[in-house]
Amino acid sequence: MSTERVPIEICNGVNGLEKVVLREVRGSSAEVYLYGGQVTSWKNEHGEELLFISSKAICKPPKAIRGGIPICFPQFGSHGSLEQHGFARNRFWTIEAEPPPFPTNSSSKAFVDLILKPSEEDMKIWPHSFEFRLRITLGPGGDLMLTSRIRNTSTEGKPFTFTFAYHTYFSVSDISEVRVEGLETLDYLDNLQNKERFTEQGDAITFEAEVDKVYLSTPTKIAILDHEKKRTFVIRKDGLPDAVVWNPWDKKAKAMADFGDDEYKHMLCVEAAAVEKPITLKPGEEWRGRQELSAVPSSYCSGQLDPQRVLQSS
Ligand SMILES: O=P(O)(O)OC[C@H]1O[C@@H](O)[C@H](O)[C@@H](O)[C@@H]1O
Repeated sequence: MSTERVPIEICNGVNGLEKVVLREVRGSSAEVYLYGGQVTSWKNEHGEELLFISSKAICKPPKAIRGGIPICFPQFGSHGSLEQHGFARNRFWTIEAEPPPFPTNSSSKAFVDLILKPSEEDMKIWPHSFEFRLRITLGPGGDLMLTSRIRNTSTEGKPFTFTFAYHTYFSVSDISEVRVEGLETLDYLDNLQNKERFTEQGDAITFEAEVDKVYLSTPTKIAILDHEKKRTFVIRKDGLPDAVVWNPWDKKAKAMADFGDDEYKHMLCVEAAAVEKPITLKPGEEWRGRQELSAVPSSYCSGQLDPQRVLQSS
């Protein structure tokens, strides 16, 4: 099979910020801003947007773009002394034409390699030498894969420690019709209750209020079922033991300047992450963390298992 890649398409996005557009022959596409190394769009072959991006997003440094897939590094949330979610999401990344090779089982030709290295200013707030390589690939079936490789390039023998998340904002039809599977019965840290540890009760995770939880040591596959859209997102992850689930709900939505008052109804963040056990890299060591997203039509739709409805429609 030919591995000849599709030439990278670069154009100007909002406020003249450069973005890379990836396209697959069957019609799916993705957009990646160099600002933040952030995926801001992922469309299926029918041209339907699968990620949420706020209509009020401020695409202007130093504000991180509200939506898509911000990269949280070297700190997730407020788990440390850096700014919330670290600085990778509001730095300018560059395209790397020839990154060091790494094994991949994808036959995709639509991908881009980005790299982030600390500036002198970054070294003042986080005094560690690193190279962060991010490959974003659009698979032949429209799947979106993100692979991060973070290397400690210290020449002074200094290790460093970080936490991480792919802060993915999924677009959903109506949050109250959404169910998450794969996190039932797990332990989680509740960000709304001083990061205290609890155990999830009940069958499936549904939404009727603000949620901000870090589920610990989750399975590698998590599903988001959108009954109204009859769509299921499947998240597969590797190297990222935790999963953050976040929806700000109405009160917090109103308090955010870059988020519409009602937009919480149409988004859900499920974030492949490494939070509870920070990752330590010695000089010369490299860490990999991978997230693969697919969107498939769901056979199960709301009411299907409701005998009353089945009777009415037969
Ligand atoms: O507003 P920010 O910095 O993008 O963060 C959004 C949310 O991101 C989530 O991942 C956190 O768990 C929440 O606590 C946080 O509010």
